Amino acid sequence: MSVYEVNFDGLVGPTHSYAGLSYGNVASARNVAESSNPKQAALQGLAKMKQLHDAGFKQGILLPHERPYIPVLKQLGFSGTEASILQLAARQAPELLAAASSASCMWTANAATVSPSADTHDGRVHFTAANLNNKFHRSIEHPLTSRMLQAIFAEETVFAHHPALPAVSQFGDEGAANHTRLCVDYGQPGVELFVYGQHAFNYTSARPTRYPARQTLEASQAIARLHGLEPQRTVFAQQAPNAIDAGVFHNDVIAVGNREWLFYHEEAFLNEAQLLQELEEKLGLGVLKTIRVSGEQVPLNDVIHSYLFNSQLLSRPDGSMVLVVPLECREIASVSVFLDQLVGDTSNPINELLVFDLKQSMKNGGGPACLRLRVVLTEDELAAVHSGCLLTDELFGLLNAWVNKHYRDRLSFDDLSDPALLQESRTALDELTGLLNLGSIYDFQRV
Ligand SMILES: NCCC[C@H](NC(=O)CCC(=O)O)C(=O)O
Repeated sequence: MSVYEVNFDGLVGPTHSYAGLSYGNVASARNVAESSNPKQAALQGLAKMKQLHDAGFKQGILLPHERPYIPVLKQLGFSGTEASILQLAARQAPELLAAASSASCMWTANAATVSPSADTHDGRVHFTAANLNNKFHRSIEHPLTSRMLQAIFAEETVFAHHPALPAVSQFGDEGAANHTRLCVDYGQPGVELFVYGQHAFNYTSARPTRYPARQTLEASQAIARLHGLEPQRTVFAQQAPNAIDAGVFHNDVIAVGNREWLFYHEEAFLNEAQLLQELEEKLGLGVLKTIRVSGEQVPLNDVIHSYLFNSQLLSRPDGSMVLVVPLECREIASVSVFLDQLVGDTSNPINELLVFDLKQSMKNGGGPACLRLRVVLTEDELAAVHSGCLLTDELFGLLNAWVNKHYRDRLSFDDLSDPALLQESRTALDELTGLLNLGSIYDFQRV
């Protein structure tokens, strides 16, 4: 039976903004308070989905969340009409209004960790929604993410869903951004690699000193247990604390894997040699292939500003691979030179580069890989997915028109307290669930 990697991209929401909410994510800090263009952001994301769909890759969609999220502002003590809640929050706690308004769910690599059925004990595809506990604005995503995943992957005989882990820093979980699967073929059992930033319950272990380590070993281990993964095919590796302190807040900013290939920077892992040895042992002799980039080829700082490794490494049926990178990779000399060499080098399967303008997302620290959740599915499992969330030419046309109709092309902090923005967003999302035939998943649709 054919088995596919389906990429579910997050549709950018109508409140996409630059609020500087992610300490440790240098792009988020650098662009704070700039005005954003939600319409352009959503269209850029859709253009990537469409081009990959046209190139023959399977493409799915996850929906934006309801923002500004009034229930969380109420939970924090703001009361009155929705208009007065927005106004009070803007005046008394602008950082809370900004957090409650963030469109950060667009980075669906952080929505959940997904284990394909070939790897799990019960032969189902397992999903654990990420608690995103390290950042308040992201910690409010998982309830709707869970609901959405359950609506899209509803068939219990083939899909299993686990709620987010306990909401404390010791179980900080950032989802698939710190998870890679290596395998010979998507349909065969693979080795799942979990990369963590700190060992939370071991207070003397290595950890970053400047920026937070968002993912813990304890969280990754819990997910491996929940998904019923075989210890003999599971690897836990620590991210280099220095990389986190330089701004590599998720492992997918410095490494990406696909099939038997691991493409990574030499400064990515704390114990690189040990990791490679374990991967080799668990994958079977001679299976693992690596593309290791040195600091001499591409300095860490250029890695972080180009998002070279936040690329999508996609397999074609003939075994060759395409690397999907953001435009910034062409704007930084060391990276651009490296990429030309990489694509010209016949000792690796990458023979095409697709370059996308994702600047609206990149300015918040989200590249091509951040924008997608990989779900490996057999043909039967794919047939059980809610078809409304799978991209078609027709749906692309509808979504483009929907964005053009509902989204603003300029948004700044002052707009977030405008009750009209809340109404516009709800109108748009209500129409979207209709377009995707998904039923009522939002709080505002359920009251
Ligand atoms: N995988 C990419 C995630 C990027 C995301 N940025 C943000 O949430 C920035 C939002 C802001 O600053 O307005 C994050 O850091 O988790």
